[in-house]
Amino acid sequence: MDSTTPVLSTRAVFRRFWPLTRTDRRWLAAGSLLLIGAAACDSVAVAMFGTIVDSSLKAGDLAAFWLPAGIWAGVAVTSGLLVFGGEYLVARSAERFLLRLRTKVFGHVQTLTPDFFQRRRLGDLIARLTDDVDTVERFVSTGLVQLVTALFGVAFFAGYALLLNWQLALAAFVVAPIFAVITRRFARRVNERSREQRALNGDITALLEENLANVTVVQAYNRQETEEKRLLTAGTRMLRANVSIARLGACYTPVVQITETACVLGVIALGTWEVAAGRLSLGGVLAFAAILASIYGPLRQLGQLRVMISAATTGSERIVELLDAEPAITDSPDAVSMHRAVGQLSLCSVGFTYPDAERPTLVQCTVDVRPGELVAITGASGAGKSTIAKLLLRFHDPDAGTIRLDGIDVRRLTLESLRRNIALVQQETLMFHGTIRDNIAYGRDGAADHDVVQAAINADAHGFVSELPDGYDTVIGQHGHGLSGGQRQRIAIARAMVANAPVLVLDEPTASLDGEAVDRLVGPLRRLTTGRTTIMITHDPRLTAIADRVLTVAGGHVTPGDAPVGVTGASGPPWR
Ligand SMILES: Nc1ncnc2c1ncn2[C@@H]1O[C@H](COP(=O)(O)OP(=O)(O)OP(=O)(O)O)[C@@H](O)[C@H]1O
Repeated sequence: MDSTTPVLSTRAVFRRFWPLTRTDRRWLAAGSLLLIGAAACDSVAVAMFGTIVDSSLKAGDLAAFWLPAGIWAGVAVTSGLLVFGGEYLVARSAERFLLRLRTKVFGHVQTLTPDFFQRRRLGDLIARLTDDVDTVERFVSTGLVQLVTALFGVAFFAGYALLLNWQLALAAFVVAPIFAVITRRFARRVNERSREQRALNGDITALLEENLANVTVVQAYNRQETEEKRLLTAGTRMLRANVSIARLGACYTPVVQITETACVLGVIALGTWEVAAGRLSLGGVLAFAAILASIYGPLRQLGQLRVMISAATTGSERIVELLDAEPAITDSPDAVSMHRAVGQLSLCSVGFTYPDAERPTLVQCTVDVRPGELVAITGASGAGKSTIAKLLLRFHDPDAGTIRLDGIDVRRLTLESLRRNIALVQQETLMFHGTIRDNIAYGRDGAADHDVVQAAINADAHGFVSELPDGYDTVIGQHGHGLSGGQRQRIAIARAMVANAPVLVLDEPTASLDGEAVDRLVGPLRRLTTGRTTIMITHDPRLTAIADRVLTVAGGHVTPGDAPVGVTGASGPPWR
């Protein structure tokens, strides 16, 4: 994914994300106005300083001090209030933008099929949703406001400098193009390093995610040191990229300061000449010096902003790439929502080849399942059984033939209504961090407590759940910590019962369980499948025994009968 990361211009990134600021634009504008007001107050303060020098200090006249001093104090307080209001509004808008952006990216990611995630490292996707989203926020809202206020700051002070003495002002402005050239050079180099840094950040998050998810394998095979070395290698590359960026930053500041000092000295020399020629007062030259200090600040800020934006663009590119990933399956424009299916399921001459595969997985598969019928599907490993399940749920669409639910092509149904009508129980029981109650209730939005308990009773889970100290409120981790494989599977069955879908797809629900655990699952599975159309992928004779019909997948075809199941493993089925 990284090798193909597009290089986007600042303008393109900005155009892409600016629409997301829509509801906050007036607050951003209000915040910017307040900050611009604060910059205006600061230039009035500098003017008052010049007035005090000329009319009070130089003349030794205390009476002339009070008015400009009062104005100065007044504008200082006003400026403070404006800065408070402005920064608050900008920060609030920026955070709201960040929330909206993250929700948008996450919402989009959720539309992508499971295949998308299987081909990518989860950690890298997480880094894009967290750190890279932050860089876009820095770029679009904060960056923009800083740009506006720095520009106005420069404009106010420049205007006042021109009023005071235009020759001196023009001399002072020579620094601006020099700053621009220096900044451009630095920004380009920071951009290159930042691109590498963002990619490495994704790598490190992915490495950590993989390691923590596979901690059992790591420890069982004594690979802790290898893992540490992998992290150290990636960390060292990250360190080099970070140090390189820090070195550029550390170099930028003194280069700018030296340029600034040279300009200030030049301007003071010119100012002294102007005072000597009687064209400028002492107060004027002192005010000018104060202006220079104030004008170079925003000018330097503009330069730093250019460098910061350059770095942020690289994070934005990674978000744009994610947003540009097209969902493989979407609702067709004329999709209809199915209320509750009766459960008539049919595959008619279905053919399917995985996008990167050389050979088809399914060829001309035809299956008819009556409402309420339990059909077991067996076949060798790699024969294509799970592929049938994926096609039923529309994680992929067939290349040939049609799949119908109650006689309607599933491609004509909304994805939401199709998946609401089909409940899935997989081999690996996926849990969320939360209570057992939450995990069972996940099957249906708004499931009530009594639904959860009833489902648990039917799934033969109520007994062991009630014996836990916290019962249904027991918190289980993402991997169902504290529960046995069989118990986790019974929770998954309870979840499918809560879903109360008319169609069930069970993909090897007992594959990872021992004989006794499978025996305990037969009863709950019977109760779950009663009255529901069920496709049960299994190798287990104890499960095929409860099926109304057994089909076998072989050579890409589905044929009736319980053929002997061999694990073809590396060799694959004979037609491959
Ligand atoms: N996302 C994918 N991209 C490419 N090929 C895939 C993909 N998923 C599965 N396959 C291939 O398609 C074939 C069928 O896979 P499938 O998972 O349907 O087999 P299965 O019969 O369920 O096997 P098992 O019993 O081992 O789970 C296999 O050869 C597999 O390598």
